Parts: sequence; structure tokens; C-alpha cells
Amino acid sequence: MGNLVSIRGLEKRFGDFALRSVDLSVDAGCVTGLVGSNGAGKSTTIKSLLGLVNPDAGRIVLFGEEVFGPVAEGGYRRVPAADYRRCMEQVGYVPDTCPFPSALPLSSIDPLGQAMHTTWDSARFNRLMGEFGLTGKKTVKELSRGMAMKLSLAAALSFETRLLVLDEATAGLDPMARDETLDILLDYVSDGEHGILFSTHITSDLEKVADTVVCIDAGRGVFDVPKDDLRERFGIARCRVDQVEPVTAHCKAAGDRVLARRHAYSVDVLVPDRFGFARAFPDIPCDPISIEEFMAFHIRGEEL
Ligand SMILES: Nc1ncnc2c1ncn2[C@@H]1O[C@H](COP(=O)(O)OP(=O)(O)OP(=O)(O)O)[C@@H](O)[C@H]1O
Repeated sequence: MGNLVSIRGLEKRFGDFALRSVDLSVDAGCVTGLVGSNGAGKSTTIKSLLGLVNPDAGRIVLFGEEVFGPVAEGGYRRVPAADYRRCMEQVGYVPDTCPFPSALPLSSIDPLGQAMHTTWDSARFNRLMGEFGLTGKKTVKELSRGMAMKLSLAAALSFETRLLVLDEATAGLDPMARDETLDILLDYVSDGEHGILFSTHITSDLEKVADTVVCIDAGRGVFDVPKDDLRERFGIARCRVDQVEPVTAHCKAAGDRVLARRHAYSVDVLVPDRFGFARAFPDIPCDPISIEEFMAFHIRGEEL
């Protein structure tokens, strides 16, 4: 398995917003999920990777080629536009708004795809359009949000890419279409050659398909964790107030940072070793944790 994307120390300032030292990787055969609150900097990170935003600092390596990085004489340099375009030919991008001109009839998308991508597969595109129920004489502006998302997805999946970048791509989809899409994404990475960077607020989608989950909050990376670790190792200890002190001491003794969420009569503590915790504190319930709960501890939790 190779590394398709490596972003290190990415920085970008927009007025009073600053992306500060964000790190992220996408390995071949894997789905990296990107989560964070509104305005956290997810799209800015994605657009920096795709060359649509000019970063202030950091290093971006795409398919083994440094497309943005520091230079010996100081400052940073992006590869020339033609080299960036060559890399981008292997990237399918589904932005959060439909990228096609609004007056375009659906029947014109296939010829447009053929003109834009030498590896465009008309049969695959038309099959996906049929599966997504996108037939008839509509123009792009007559599509619902979910239908427009399906169109963008069908287009991104219809030429030869090594990386798919999805920015809120499943947001408008109904549950059945979301499930179908997630199956398509799993199939895409199943040969171990392709990878996906998937930014979403729908963390249940990442529970199904992600290998790694990266979280950004207010421009900073707050965690980067393999999903299986999150599911199998971490837990939420449901403590009474008087149990918090020994639990905190136990977690700190193992060298762990201790995050908690206080409720009216209890305190939830994030524990990094659920089974070790259950042995040490058999009387304190400790539940498995979801991605959404893990985010809540890191974004809104209190460090003990
Ligand atoms: N072109 C721009 N000019 C000025 N500010 C920008 C620009 N693009 C993004 N921003 C600002 O950068 C911050 C991060 O925006 P970004 O779109 O990256 O967040 P996000 O995590 O994708 O949010 P959401 O989940 O709401 O889509 C916001 O404060 C936004 O207003």
C-alpha cells in the first residue's frame, strides 16, 4: 500500500480565520474521513490539496510528487500549473455544490466528460446515471440538491482516477442512495490502489467506510485516529462525580490525556483502553464510543 496524499503543517489565513499546521494522509486502499464543525477549515484543506487555494505554508505531496512545499532560499513554491493539472487528472473531485453549468442539459454531460478526460468511460457514466435515476430531459438547474450530488458523483466515478475527494458529497442523498454510494466507495478502494478523502458531517457514513478519521477544529488538527482503534480501544466511562478523581489518576498514570464531559449528576470520561479500564474499575460502566461522541470530547470536552 502506498501513500497517495500527505499534507504536513498546512497553513492558510483568511482574515481572522487561520488554518494552523494541519496534517493529513490518504493511503492507497483506504478512506480518510475528515470531520469538524462548520467553518473548521475542511474545505480550505481540500482546496489547498487540489490547488484551488494557495496555502501560506506547509508541504503537500500528491501521488509521491511534492506539489507545494518549502524551497531552500526561503518561502514556498507550488509546482507549475501544467504539472498540477497532470496530477489532478487522476483525481475525482465532488465539491459541495454541483460543478456543472446550470443551463446544461443532462444529455450534454457525457460528451463534455469525453472532451475533458481521455479516460472517460461513457458506458460506466450512463450506467451510474441510470442507477441514480438521473434520466430524462432535465437541465442541471432543474435537479434537486440530492440529484445534483448524484450527478457530480457519477461524473467523478466515470474516468480513471487514483483518488476521490468528496466534500459533503452525501449530504443531500436519501438513505438508500447514501447506502448505494457508500458501497460504490468501498468498491472503489477495494483493489488497494485507490484512496478517498471524504469530508462530511454525517459521521455514520464514516462509521461504515472510513479507515482513519481526521478532525479539524477552528483551523487546528485535533485528532487523527484509525477508526478501528476508536471503536475497539476507546470507551466512555460513565462516572459518578466522586469517581472522577481515581479515574483521572488511573488514566494519567498510563500517560493519557484525560477529556471529560460534565452532566448534571455524572461525568463522562474518555478512556483510551476500555478493556483495561473495565478490569481496573469493574463497577463503573464503560461504553464503546462513536465518531460523533469522540469529536464531542475533543471539541467541547474539558481536559482534567
Ligand atoms: N475564499 C475565502 N475568502 C475568505 N474566507 C474564506 C474563504 N474560504 C473560506 N474562508 C473562511 O475560512 C474558514 C473555513 O472555511 P471552510 O470552508 O474551510 O470550513 P469547513 O470546515 O469546510 O466548513 P463547513 O463544514 O461549514 O463547510 C471560514 O471562516 C470561511 O469563512
